[in-house]
Amino acid sequence: MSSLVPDVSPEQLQQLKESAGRCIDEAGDVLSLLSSEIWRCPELAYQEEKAHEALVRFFSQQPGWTVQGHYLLNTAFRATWGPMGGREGDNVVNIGFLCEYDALPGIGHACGHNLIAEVGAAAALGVKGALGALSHCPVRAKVTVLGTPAEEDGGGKIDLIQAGAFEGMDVVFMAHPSQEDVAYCADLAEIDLTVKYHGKASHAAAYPWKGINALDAAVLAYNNLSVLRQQLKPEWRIHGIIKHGGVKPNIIPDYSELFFYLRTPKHQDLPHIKEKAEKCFRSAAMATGCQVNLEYGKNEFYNILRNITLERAYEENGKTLGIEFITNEKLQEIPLGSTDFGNVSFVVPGIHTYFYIGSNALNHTEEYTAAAGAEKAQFYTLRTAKAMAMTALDVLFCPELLQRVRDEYAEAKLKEESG
Ligand SMILES: NCCCC[C@H](NC(=O)CCCN)C(=O)O
Repeated sequence: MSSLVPDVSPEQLQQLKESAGRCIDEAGDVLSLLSSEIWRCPELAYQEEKAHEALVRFFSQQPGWTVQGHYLLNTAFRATWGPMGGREGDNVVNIGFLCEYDALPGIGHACGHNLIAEVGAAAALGVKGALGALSHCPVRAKVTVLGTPAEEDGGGKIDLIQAGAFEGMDVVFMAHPSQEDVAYCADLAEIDLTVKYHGKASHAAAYPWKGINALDAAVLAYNNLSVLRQQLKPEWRIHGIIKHGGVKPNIIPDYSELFFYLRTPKHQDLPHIKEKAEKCFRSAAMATGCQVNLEYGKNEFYNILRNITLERAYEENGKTLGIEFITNEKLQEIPLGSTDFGNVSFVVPGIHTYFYIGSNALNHTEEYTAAAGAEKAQFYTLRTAKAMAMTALDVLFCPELLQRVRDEYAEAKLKEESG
């Protein structure tokens, strides 16, 4: 164990961790109600008004929190407690917990973001409850809960980074529902791409030769990308849909639209996959005589800048709660998708862990939606929150640990950004 702040023994820190766990258990019912309220009303990215209202109400009803609704974004919020404790002139250590709460079209909370909101809120209550019960908190601590909308589409965390929401935070935590407990997975950098082809309508039977077929362009592009895949590195991803392909069989389509995600292990590789994909889209336009417009999403999602120091501390705490982590580095290198937490990890040291919720269903399926709303998920969600709260207390009471987290972050960021 790293050396602790003066006048705090390892036993006292352990007692604080147990106190945080009790506070989380005591709030179990209201946390479950919060989660199910969000789960019952799935809302899409940037439209999470009911979830925003539920979370703002939740923290407004908890003593000691300063709550800001519509914080920098219409459906973002911030709830802060502190700074409290310490001695005059002590540096504040600001711990951030992130809540996601956007759902997916047609299948609701199939990624369990209602549980992400719950686990973040629970961990924050645990840390605040443990520190608030002290007659004098020996560290100058602050807890910040940040409601970060639109992870599935657009990247609300990126908007919040640009608006300064993460300034002053020392370490951030969040946890994402999955099929197993793991402290890190190699989430991919990602960019959205919308492609629009414009052709010329004509009667498809009477005089098709007078038309310029935008659906042909879409199909050619889709096939170009399908053969390109063989030449992509195994972790790279290009996948998408044809959103519009025509209106009637007897009208040569004069418009088609495709929506694609391009993904690479590192943010620095995105330009390369974009270049390859663009050739596939533009050549289809050339072959059919269509005009083509390529529109990239407003935010590029970054890969996660991992912090092994923080991951290990989290794993140590989780194991005391019975969490069995997948620690095989190989398993942790399996790409799982993308998250705007990646962008956060390049401005604040943090961890985006994954946790089992009592089901082997796969994310983005109707089965996972059911699992995320099931009572069975509560035990695992609160257990994860306790592990996060315990790790936050380690960071607060072990200056040496916090320094190692900061040193690793600075070194990893320098290495990543220097290519
Ligand atoms: N710009 C679109 C981003 C899609 C993000 C989406 N995220 C998830 O499914 C959560 C994965 C957490 N690692 C994705 O398709 O990856």
